[in-house]
Amino acid sequence: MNYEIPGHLEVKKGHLHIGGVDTVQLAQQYGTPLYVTNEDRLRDNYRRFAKAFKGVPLFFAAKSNNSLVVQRILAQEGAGADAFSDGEIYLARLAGIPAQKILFTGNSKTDAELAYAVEAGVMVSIDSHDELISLSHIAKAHGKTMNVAFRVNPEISGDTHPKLATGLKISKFGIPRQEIVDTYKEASKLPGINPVGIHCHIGSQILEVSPYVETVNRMMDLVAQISKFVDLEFVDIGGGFGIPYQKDVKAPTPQDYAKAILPLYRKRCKEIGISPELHIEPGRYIVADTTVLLTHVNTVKKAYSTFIGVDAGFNTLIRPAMYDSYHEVVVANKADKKSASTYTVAGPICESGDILARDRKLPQVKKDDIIALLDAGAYGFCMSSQYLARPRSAEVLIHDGQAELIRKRETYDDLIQNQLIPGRLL
Ligand SMILES: Cc1ncc(COP(=O)(O)O)c(C=O)c1O
Ligand SMILES: N[C@@H](CCCC[NH3+])C(=O)O
Repeated sequence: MNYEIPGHLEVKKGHLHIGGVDTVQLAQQYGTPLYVTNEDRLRDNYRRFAKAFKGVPLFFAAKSNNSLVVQRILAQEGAGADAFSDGEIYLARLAGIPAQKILFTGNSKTDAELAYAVEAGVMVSIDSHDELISLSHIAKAHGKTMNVAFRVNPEISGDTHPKLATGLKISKFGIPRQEIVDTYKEASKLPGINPVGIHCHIGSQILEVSPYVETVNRMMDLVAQISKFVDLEFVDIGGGFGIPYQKDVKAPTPQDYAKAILPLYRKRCKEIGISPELHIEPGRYIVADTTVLLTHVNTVKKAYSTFIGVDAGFNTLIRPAMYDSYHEVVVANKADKKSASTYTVAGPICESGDILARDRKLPQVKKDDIIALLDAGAYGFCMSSQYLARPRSAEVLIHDGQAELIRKRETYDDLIQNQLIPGRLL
């Protein structure tokens, strides 16, 4: 295996280890499929990012991993949160992230969600004119004034999967940039609304710095106009910082992003004569490589391809099926063995699209081997489902060479927990 990161992923005695713990033993002890997260790597990732962007508040994109424990650790590190729903606000606060460090960023928010945000005292990034009017009414009714930003559609395309681009002209997110100045003018006269920020997010898994340079420039052009009548306290340019899922892919480091963004941002602020804080919202970069997904080999079958049938499918990790995403595959109990054949890793879901990895060169794989899918910490468990009546997997956390269960494996009870049978059918 050539993905060793000392102290994080290593091969010892032929087995893949994470945070010093043998993944094969973890699979035996906790069963599979199993998400395994290394706390040290999580803290390192956060610190590396925070150091590169020194002084810039990080709003962790909670959608990428809403495990309470992960968010608790990030809260200890000083993170705020980008929460996209009332549920994400609830979890972030429960994890100890203070309300004033949470930005509620959802599009198509319900009035009930807005009322929840008002009661919680979080900041809101407003995504539409209708939302502005609703929030004004709701805040006024609660006798509160809300600190808000507006999400702008900056019309910028990063080079990413079309489903991951969020700042294109055709995108559903944000207010068209041509309307944004008038929106601030209107907002500054509305009761219950205190415009303090401006927000955008151009997309996810972006592996270049140039789209961020374009974003800063485009946002600051708007900021220059808005600052004539509103005192902006922050400019939030979102997240989207990519990671190298394939190790030969070149990915910018946090320093590369910071070097491209920070001096430009400061220069543009100076020209305008203002000094709002810069905010960023990394998700994937912080959590993706902290976690491996362990899955058990049920069958190896020679057909058109040689299919490895495993117990995790797109119910467990949807990224390959949904975005053709690449996750590195390691045979955890043969991690020191040379590649022997080409295999396709298939899940146990009744759909042809349920393929986790296609045409990979691996050591000879046999029934009962353990496969590890790397970089599964972002948009992994949080996008999993009970499709095909398969209970969701368990999660463990590695710290100090020890494993702790942080999410119990679901059981049949979880499949029926909220189902009700009318008495006449009993
Ligand atoms: C508003 C907002 N901020 C931040 C992010 C985080 O993105 P990523 O996980 O790619 O850093 C997202 C998701 O794309 C988002 O919708
Ligand atoms: N779910 C996507 C990222 C979406 C980011 C949210 N807008 C992924 O797995 O890569």
